Formats: sequence, structure tokens, C-alpha cells
Amino acid sequence: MRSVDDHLADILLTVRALAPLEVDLEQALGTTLAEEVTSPVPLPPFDNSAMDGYAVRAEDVRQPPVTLPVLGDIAAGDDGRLTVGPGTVTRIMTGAPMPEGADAVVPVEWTDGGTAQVTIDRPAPPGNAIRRAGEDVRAGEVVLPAGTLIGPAQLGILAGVGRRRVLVRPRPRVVVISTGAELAEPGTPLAPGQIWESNSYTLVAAVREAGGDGYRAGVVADDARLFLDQLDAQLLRADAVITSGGVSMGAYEPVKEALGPLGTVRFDRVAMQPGMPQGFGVVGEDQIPIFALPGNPVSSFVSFMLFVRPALRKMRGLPAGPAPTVRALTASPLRSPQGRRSYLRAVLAADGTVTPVRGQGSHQLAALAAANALIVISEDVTELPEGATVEVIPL
Ligand SMILES: Nc1nc2c(c(=O)[nH]1)N[C@H]1C(S)=C(S)[C@@H](COP(=O)(O)OP(=O)(O)OC[C@H]3O[C@@H](n4cnc5c(N)ncnc54)[C@H](O)[C@@H]3O)O[C@H]1N2
Ligand code: MOO
Ligand SMILES: [Mg+2]
Repeated sequence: MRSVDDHLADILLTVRALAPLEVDLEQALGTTLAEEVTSPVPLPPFDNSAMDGYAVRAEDVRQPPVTLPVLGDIAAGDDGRLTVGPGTVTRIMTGAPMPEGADAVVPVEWTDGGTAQVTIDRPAPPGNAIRRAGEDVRAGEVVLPAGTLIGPAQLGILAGVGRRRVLVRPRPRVVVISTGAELAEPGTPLAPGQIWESNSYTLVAAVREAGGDGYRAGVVADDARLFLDQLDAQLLRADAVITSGGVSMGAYEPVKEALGPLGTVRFDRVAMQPGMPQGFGVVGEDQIPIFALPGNPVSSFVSFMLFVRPALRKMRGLPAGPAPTVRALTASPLRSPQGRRSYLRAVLAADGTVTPVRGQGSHQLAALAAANALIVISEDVTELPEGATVEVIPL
């Protein structure tokens, strides 16, 4: 059997970061910057008021109370053409440009709020409540380096430096094909021998959470020819393909039968529980990575977390490696098969203890849905006492 680490290493050697693409800001969430972004102007672009109040000369308000004439109003968006001469003030609003001659802002709370003239009760030192040009970003300064993952705040600063389009590594487009003659679409009645198809829903959602765009390509019955036709049709829009089912030792294993002879996809037994049968390789002229995951619902999900998620990170141009873990203490004794690394579905509590959920079979999807973590137990460990320290993959 092949180790989990060797299988992942092979996958990460094969998959490549997607080519950069220019996208509109509205398509950039969850993508990775493929250029260094600088600001063409200082931010703020001009000195402006941090408060609603009065733009003053600090020396005029040094000995309050003082009553001074108000020359006019400066609102945010005004061009700030008023000039404050000795013994005069303007009203000014937050974000409005500072007028010539003024060197401080008195918040309205320190005044009687007058409009023709104003009485100021407190002194304001020079620079009070003024936001200086360039104090957030200098002109030409790098605001985001290449390789930055674009989240809400990063989108904000891209817009804030005036960008409309940006060069990114896009979200990988991942097609999910389920196989199995027993699979019925949710929402349709079950015929004898059938179950409702669930893996494609799990996997498309997992792709989305992992920063890709997942597409369901429906269900293919257990027929290698039909499977290859569907795969061909889907490759056009795919940066990667995930299949579920049809990779084990049975008589009807369409994925293995179809992909095995190509010579570019290898099928292995990986020393893990669940998820032992695994296929990985490339297909089509463009050498699109394909993950042939086992059909058991828990097996396909765990395989996704261990192998596909890191691969998607690499495709996105992000650092990629094994699923991150945290440490926890076992709340009960645990058992694990010899020679396979196991991933027990479990509940990780706020106190740092972790308890396996009831139902550790690879088909027990309800138990997976009740879990929020996977306890990792290494190949050579078969038993652990209560209170042992274990590595846990949060879900
Ligand atoms: N003789 C052996 N039999 C099996 C072995 C083995 O080593 N020797 N391995 C077992 C293990 S472990 C796994 S995992 C499964 C993998 O099976 P396949 O990848 O071939 O998947 P299928 O046979 O198509 O289905 C397995 C199981 O999962 C259900 N399934 C499949 N697809 C879906 C879906 N989209 N939604 C919901 N459920 C799905 C399917 O009905 C089967 O019950 O093989 C074992 N057998
Ligand atoms: O390896 Mo299979 O995934 O146990 O069910
Ligand atoms: Mg099978």
C-alpha cells in the first residue's frame, strides 16, 4: 500500500498554479493576486477633516471661549476653495478637504454649533482632527504583494487605490462526476435498490469552500464508455475533475476501467481509513488533473480534505501542504487499524477534548454530518488511552 504522504506528494508535484487572468473586481473574491499592486496616488489624496466641526487656525482658539465668524461650509466632496484668514473659521464635515490657512479642526461638540458665528469652548492644538495626505499609503507604495489571497478587505484596498481590473490566479473550475447505477437524484422517488445521490453535493460544496467553482456534471451509470463521453464533454470547462465511485475491486468499476488503460491515471490502495482506493492522474490534451475518489460518502469527503483541497491551493497559487491540524486530548479510549492512518469523525469541544462520533463506517454520512473534526491516528498506533494527545483536522 502507498502512504498518504506519498500520494499527496505525487499530486502536488503534478498540479500547477493556474495561469494569471485579468478579472473585474467583482470576480476577484477568493482569487490570488498575480501582480504587485501599488497606489497611483497618496491615500488620503489630500489633508481632510476627521470630524464634523470647524476648520480653524489653532492660534485663534488658544484662549477659549472665543466667538468667530463662520465663512461658509465645506462638505465632503467640495473642492475646499475657501481660505481661512486670521480670526475666521469655516464649518467642515468629516472627509472634507481642509481649507487653506486652517491648521486644526474643532469638533462641533466643543462649540455652540453656530452657523453665522460660532463660540468655541476648548482649544485645539495644531493638526487636531486632521487626516494627512499619504498617512495610509504613499504614492507608489505597494499595498498588496503578488500572492495575496483576495478577501473582503483586500478587495476594498484594490478599489481604494482606484483599480477596476486586476491580474489574478482564478478560482479553479472543478467538475464533479458521480458514477453508480444505484444513484437517484434527490427530489425523485427511490426505485428498489436505489439510494439518493449525495457525493456530488458534498464535493461541489467542498470545492466552493476551498476557493474553487464546483459544477455538478450529474450521474453516470456504471458504464466506462458513457463515463468517458461525459468526461470528454466536461473537460472543456474544467481546470480539474473529481469523480466519485467506481475505483475499487468490483465487477462494475467504470472509472477504473475507463481511466486505467489511458496510462496517465494511476490507481492505488492508499494506507488510510477511510478512503483506501484512490486514483489520480491527468487526462486530455491539456493534462487536466483528475481525482478519482472512492464512492463511499465519507471516503470521498475525507479524500477531498486530504488530497484535493491542498491541490486546489496549489492551483490557486497559494502555499500547499498536508491538511492543517490542531492538538486535542482524547475524551475516551480509541482504536485504529494497524497499517492504515485513520481519520476518525469526531467532535472537537471548546475545552480542547475530542470525542469520536458514533458510526465510523465509510457509508455513515449522518455521523460525518455530526462531526466537526477528524482525529488523525498514525499507521502504527492501534490503541490510545483516554487523555492522549492527538492531532485533529478541524472541518
Ligand atoms: N472486495 C473489495 N471490496 C471493496 C474494497 C476492497 O478493497 N475490496 N474496498 C472498499 C472500500 S474501502 C471502498 S471506499 C469502496 C470504494 O468503492 P468504489 O469507489 O468502487 O465506489 P462504488 O462501488 O461505486 O460505491 C461504493 C459505495 O458508495 C456508494 N456511493 C457511490 N457513489 C455515491 C454517491 N454519489 N452518492 C452516495 N453514495 C454513493 C455506493 O452506493 C456504494 O455503497 O469499495 C469497498 N469495496
Ligand atoms: O477505504 Mo473505504 O474508504 O474504508 O470505505
Ligand atoms: Mg465499487
